[in-house]
Amino acid sequence: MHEQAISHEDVAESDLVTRRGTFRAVAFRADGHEHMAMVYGKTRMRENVLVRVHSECMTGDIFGAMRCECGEQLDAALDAIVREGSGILIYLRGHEGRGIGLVEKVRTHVLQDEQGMDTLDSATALGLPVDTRDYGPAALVLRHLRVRSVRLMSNNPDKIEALESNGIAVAARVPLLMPANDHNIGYLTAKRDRLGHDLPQVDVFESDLPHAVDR
Ligand SMILES: Nc1nc2c(ncn2[C@@H]2O[C@H](COP(=O)(O)OP(=O)(O)OP(=O)(O)O)[C@@H](O)[C@H]2O)c(=O)[nH]1
Repeated sequence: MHEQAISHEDVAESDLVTRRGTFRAVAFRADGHEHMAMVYGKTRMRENVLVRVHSECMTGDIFGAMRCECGEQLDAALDAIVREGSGILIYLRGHEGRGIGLVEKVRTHVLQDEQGMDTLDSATALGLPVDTRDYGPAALVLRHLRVRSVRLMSNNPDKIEALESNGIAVAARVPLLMPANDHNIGYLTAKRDRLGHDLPQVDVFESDLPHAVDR
């Protein structure tokens, strides 16, 4: 039986005006972390709600690091939700570095930069697990928000399985593909070839894309 509700003491919500528009910011505690669901438009009791379950990545999300595509995915997901007129972005803490934390993630960067290791081998070389993320808090807040089914923006088939095993109906997967560049190509290739992410565009470089045309 899946936990049905977040207790009153562990949740608070307010309107939050952002550069993209006004969201309902639902902050909640689960699994020892404080997370956020950013809700846009009407999603309650709806089917096929456009949802992004985003794993915390301080380097990419806040500082715009180019070695991963996390920050670009965060922006693209929020843009897609606003374009659609409704949807939810769930920002999960405790997921930093696929669960190993910020300090260890930065240690893996050293091995990647100096020894050419990928994100998996650099974690394993440090005696760390490759992925310990738990998606239970995302399922919990989706139930709290009374969402009936989701269209999940992700390229990671394991994420769909994890949500479904936590009792969330995933009606469809929506690809969230970012163009490759010299900095993130190793990261994206490892996701495609070793983690089984659906990333057909890894060979498409940003520099190959046509430039935006004036309207
Ligand atoms: N261990 C490790 N984790 C990293 C590194 N760079 C980014 N991450 C973390 O990777 C996580 C994102 O996971 P990904 O495997 O990129 O993507 P995903 O969330 O599983 O799949 P999508 O839904 O398609 O984005 C974030 O928590 C980042 O902090 C790195 O160099 N090493």
